[in-house]
Parts: sequence; structure tokens; C-alpha cells
Amino acid sequence: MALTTDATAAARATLARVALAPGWAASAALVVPFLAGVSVPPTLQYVPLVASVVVLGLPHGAVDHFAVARTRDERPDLRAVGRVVALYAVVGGAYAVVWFLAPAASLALFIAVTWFHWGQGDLYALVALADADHLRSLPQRAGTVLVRGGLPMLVPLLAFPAWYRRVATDLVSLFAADAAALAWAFRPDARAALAVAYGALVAATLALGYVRAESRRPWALDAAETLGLLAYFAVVPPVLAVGVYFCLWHSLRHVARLLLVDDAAAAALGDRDLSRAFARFARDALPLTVASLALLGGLFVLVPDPPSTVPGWVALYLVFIAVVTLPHVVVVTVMDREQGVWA
Ligand SMILES: CC1=C(/C=C/C(C)=C/C=C/C(C)=C/C=O)C(C)(C)CCC1
Ligand SMILES: [Fe+2]
Repeated sequence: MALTTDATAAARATLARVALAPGWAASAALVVPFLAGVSVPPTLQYVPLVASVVVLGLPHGAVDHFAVARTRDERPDLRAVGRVVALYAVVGGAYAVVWFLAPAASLALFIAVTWFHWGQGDLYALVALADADHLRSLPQRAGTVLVRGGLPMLVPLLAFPAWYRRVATDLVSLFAADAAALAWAFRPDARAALAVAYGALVAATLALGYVRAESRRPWALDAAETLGLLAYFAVVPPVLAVGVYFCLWHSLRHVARLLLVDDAAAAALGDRDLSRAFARFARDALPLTVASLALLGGLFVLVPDPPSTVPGWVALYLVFIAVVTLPHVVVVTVMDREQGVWA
């Protein structure tokens, strides 16, 4: 498959461990104390999400201008970079305008897009990094995307509706609007229906994968990650859980994917020189990460009700993330197609 030609087997093997293990370790390390009933002050829970501005989170999208060309094994020349910049300006710009006009609907779209995007990231990791052979058809892969994306986007709604609602309200409040249009999602009957449907999807997807699996290990890894994250998002409060997941799960896996399509980084990985590979990524991501911070400042000036608290600032940051995620998903979906992730 096209994915294995991205880099040498040695590079992939080195990277798979480094890309997957921190997410497992961090989520396991958080599940245990929260199962034991510890409580963490709300402000502290925001730390990972704030850190994601510079640690993996925001930077993981800041290499999008090179990503498609590199995936196609082309040099990212000015034309290629310009195409991605135009994509961000048009799609991100339009979505930014929609936030001002219809904040509640924009939030719903953000959650739906993130659901898909975080699911597609995990599908790539399963197929390309974990050598999964149990996802043999498009419906199975689409089911896996829905299951994986639902872990960070739906499970917190089911387990922590009040927290979820607070964050949702923080976002739309920036635009001097209220989240009343979304109230249905927090009703017990709606959450119960979503829980039943989602639970059935998880069970059906894993069962079908089990039947289709030739080698048991990758299937077992898929099941363990799915059920592990289910427990994680069910017991760790959402702002903390999503913040850690964003950095160490989704973004780290995507950075690994970027390293494998960058010849110089892949060569460094082949030499087992992880720091040289990650330094390449940091250098590539730095300019647009800095530019993003400037745009974030612009958003601060434009919103009708600018933030003055940590949750307010994080809400502003999440609106910014929403705006850049839409074009980012287009880039990653093109990468998926080039690499045959859905085939
Ligand atoms: C923090 C948080 C939420 C949403 C976070 C989102 C949607 C983050 C998206 C990040 C993206 C898209 C990154 C790009 O890859 C919820 C679930 C609304 C409620 C609970 C707390
Ligand atoms: Fe992403």
C-alpha cells in the first residue's frame, strides 16, 4: 500500500512507538486518579489547552502549507504553498464571518468537524502506524472514524453535560449570543439516545473488526485504545481531557505523519535521530504558529465581547482553532486520499 512507501520500515517502526505511547501513558495516568475521585481546581484544568498554543496543538496545523506537496512527493514550491494559503484565507475567512453571524450554529459545526477530523487522524494511525488489517471496507473505516471522533466530542457531553455546556456558552458569549439553540443536546433524553446509538456503533465496529482481522494484535490495540479513551473521557473532566488529548494524542500522531512525508525528517528517523526529525518539524511550524498568534490577537479585537478570564481566553482560542480547523481538515483529507487511508 502507498502508506508503506512513505518511509523506510525502520523510520516507521521508530516513530510508531514515539507517536503512540505518550497518548496511552498520559490518558492512563489521568484515568487512575480521577477514578479514585481526586478533584483538580478548574483553572488548573485549562493548563494543557493553554499549552497547546505552542506545544504540538496549534503547531500541528502550521505545516499544512507543505503537507500536500510532500505527501505527493513534490517540492512545496511557491504555487503549492500559495494554494494552501488561499484555501485558509477563503475557507477559514468565510467560517470566521459565519461565527459572527451565527455563533451557535458555528459551534455545532466546529464539534461536527472536529468529530470527523479527530476520527480521521486515528484512522490514519491505525492503518499506517499500527498496521491494522481489520478495517477492510469503506463502511468499516467510516465507522471507525465516527467511533474515534466520538470519544473526545461525544463522550464528554454524555459524562459531563454541565462542563460541556459551560464551555459552549463561553464560546458563543464572545459574540454576545446565547447557547439556547443548543439546549436540546444537553437534555437527558437526547443524551440517552445519543449514548445508545453511539454504544451500538462502538460495539458493531469493534465486532466487525474482530471478525475481519487476520492478525489479532492491531485489532486488540484498536479495541484497547477505544475502550481506554471511552473510560478516559468518561472520568476526566472535559477541558483537561480534551487539552491533553489534543496535544499528546491527535497532534502528536499528526506530527508523526508529517515527519514521514518529509524526506529529511524521514532520513533522520531512519538514523534513529528523533531530535533531528522533531527539530525539522519545529522549524517548519514556527513561522505560521507565530502568525497564528497575531491572527488570534486580531480576533480578540474584533469579537463583540472580548475575554477577560482564563476560560474566556481559551474560548477565544477555540474559536480561532475552529476557523483554522476547517481548511486544515481539507488538507488532511487530501493527504488521506493521496495515501489511500480510506481505501
Ligand atoms: C475544550 C472542550 C470542548 C471542545 C474542544 C474542541 C472542539 C477542540 C477542537 C480542537 C481542534 C479541532 C483541533 C484541531 O485539530 C468541548 C467538547 C466543546 C466541551 C468540553 C471542552
Ligand atoms: Fe489536526
